[in-house]
Amino acid sequence: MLTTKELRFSFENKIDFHFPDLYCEAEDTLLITGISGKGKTTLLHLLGGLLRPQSGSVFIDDENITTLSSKKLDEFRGRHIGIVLQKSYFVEALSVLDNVVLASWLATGQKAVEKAVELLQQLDLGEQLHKLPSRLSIGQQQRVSIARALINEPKLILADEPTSSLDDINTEKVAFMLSELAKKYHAALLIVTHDQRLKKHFNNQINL
Ligand SMILES: Nc1ncnc2c1ncn2[C@@H]1O[C@H](COP(=O)(O)OP(=O)(O)OP(=O)(O)O)[C@@H](O)[C@H]1O
Repeated sequence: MLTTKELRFSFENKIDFHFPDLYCEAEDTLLITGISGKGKTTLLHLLGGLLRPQSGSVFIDDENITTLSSKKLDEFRGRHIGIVLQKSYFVEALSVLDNVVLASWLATGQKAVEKAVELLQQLDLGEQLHKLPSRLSIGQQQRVSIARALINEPKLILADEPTSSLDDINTEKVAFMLSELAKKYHAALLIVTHDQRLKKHFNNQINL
């Protein structure tokens, strides 16, 4: 499903990252750990096509996303990659529900309202649908970004520190929900984190 080979990246030729080759099957989870500054977020951005590598490949099924034009890459990302970033960027004037629906409309031209409601309910946000995101707690906002990342049933889910600001109980919940939803949608799930609490949940781990 996800396969990378010989991935290299450098910021203005200052720091040279040479990442280990990765492999993650559909319905599996791969945990990428490493101390601060090791390049976890950089790697996640390369896998999501938000950055382009200096060399190497990122295959999602049979598509090497590093060779796609910017336009094709944007389309591919919108349709097949769900990204939960460290900070949630919402359209502040839109409700929680409309933020999630917007992601479906941008990717497919269809408004997947029923599915958005179902996902948000699954993530314990049924009472929050019509609120503005800014009215939600950080933990609730993180769950809204998970719903938004999953609305298009992506092949690959990328999550950057999804539990960094959560207490132990919510960390357990989010870890469980992410892996259950990845299984439900037959997606590969890749989490980058320095949160030691996640290590006991996932067998496949790579330390940068
Ligand atoms: N846009 C940028 N320009 C130049 N250097 C950058 C840029 N973004 C990140 N870096 C540097 O690249 C290195 C890796 O950053 P990255 O955010 O990928 O690390 P990380 O492992 O995710 O860290 P953390 O756990 O603290 O989030 C750091 O030294 C950082 O300062």
